Amino acid sequence: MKIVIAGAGIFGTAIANAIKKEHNIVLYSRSMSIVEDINNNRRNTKYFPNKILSKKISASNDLHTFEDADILFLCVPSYSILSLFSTIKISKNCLVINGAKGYGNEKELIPEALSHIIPNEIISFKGPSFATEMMYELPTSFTVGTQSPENFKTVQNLFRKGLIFLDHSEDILGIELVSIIKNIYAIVIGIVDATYNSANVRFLIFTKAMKEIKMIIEHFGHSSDILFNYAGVGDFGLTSLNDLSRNRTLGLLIGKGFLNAELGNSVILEGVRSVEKLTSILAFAENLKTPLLTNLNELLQSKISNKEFLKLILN
Ligand SMILES: NC(=O)C1=CN([C@@H]2O[C@H](COP(=O)(O)OP(=O)(O)OC[C@H]3O[C@@H](n4cnc5c(N)ncnc54)[C@H](OP(=O)(O)O)[C@@H]3O)[C@@H](O)[C@H]2O)C=CC1
Ligand SMILES: O=C(CO)COP(=O)(O)O
Repeated sequence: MKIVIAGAGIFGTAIANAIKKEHNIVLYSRSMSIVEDINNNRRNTKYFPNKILSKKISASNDLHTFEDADILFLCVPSYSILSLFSTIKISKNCLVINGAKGYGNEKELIPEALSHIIPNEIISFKGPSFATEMMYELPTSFTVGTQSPENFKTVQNLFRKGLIFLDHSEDILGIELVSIIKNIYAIVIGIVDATYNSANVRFLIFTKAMKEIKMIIEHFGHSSDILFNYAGVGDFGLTSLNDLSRNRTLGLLIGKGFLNAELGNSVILEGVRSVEKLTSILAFAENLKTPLLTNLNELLQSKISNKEFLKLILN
């Protein structure tokens, strides 16, 4: 079985490390220096300077490597997935497993956006899963979103020799959506924590955030039961309450007054882009009040100050 992982960043490398025991894995990277580092030195120095990688993990920057993949993990930022698929071909039997947490295009989730290009079911794979902790082989959980019990079994088999625990949902789009929304509200909690550093205020806003998340999920026709999958409360809690999260850290920086900090084109932009997109998708949704989301969007566009933002979300 050929397993290809698109993206040799922290998540792609951690996934490769988690399934290496039984399988050979090809990590696709657009950067030749990373490919050479992995193949020649058994290291991915840019992302894990202190880790030696297994011989079972090789790297490639050849776009043809996708063509005979049986399993393809998507571990590149969400906004790069469509352009990646415009340059590669995959088999119609290839199992595509999406780990990216963001929209596929302006309005559509990644499985929706990819459905215009490929017929394959896109399996959603989202967890409360800091890649750095996975790399140090700490027990980690994921939700597998698939409508096919067979595909769920295949994913279970991939991870059966490690410390990865899986639950299952048939609601692929719901799991995709919740993985986007949790990043947005993690930014909000970061801002609140940077300002107040108070357990009372944190969980006042955390509770409001949970209510908004539930309303948004239901607005799009999903059952809020998915919040009790690992990808739900688990990933929202992990991302919003732990400083390892880039989205929470962005919120902390904003709260400390660094809103104009240079973000470059990094994966951190994923959460910010999601705020803009979800706000515009919901712009005409009547009877749906999402003050945390809409005021965060105003704040990110510098239309209101931190002080005004906090006043508005506390009310
Ligand atoms: N970090 C985590 O704990 C988790 C992350 N995720 C999700 O996984 C995705 C990747 O995140 P993560 O690994 O953390 O991010 P990183 O920034 O560590 O890695 C991103 C990887 O994607 C590559 N990449 C970036 N832009 C492009 C592009 N335009 N075309 C092709 N390749 C590109 C990078 O290549 P290069 O090195 O050349 O820049 C790098 O290999 C995100 O959607 C994230 O939300 C999911 C679960 C956990
Ligand atoms: O999604 C993540 C872990 O589940 C990582 O979150 P950040 O992108 O905020 O670091």
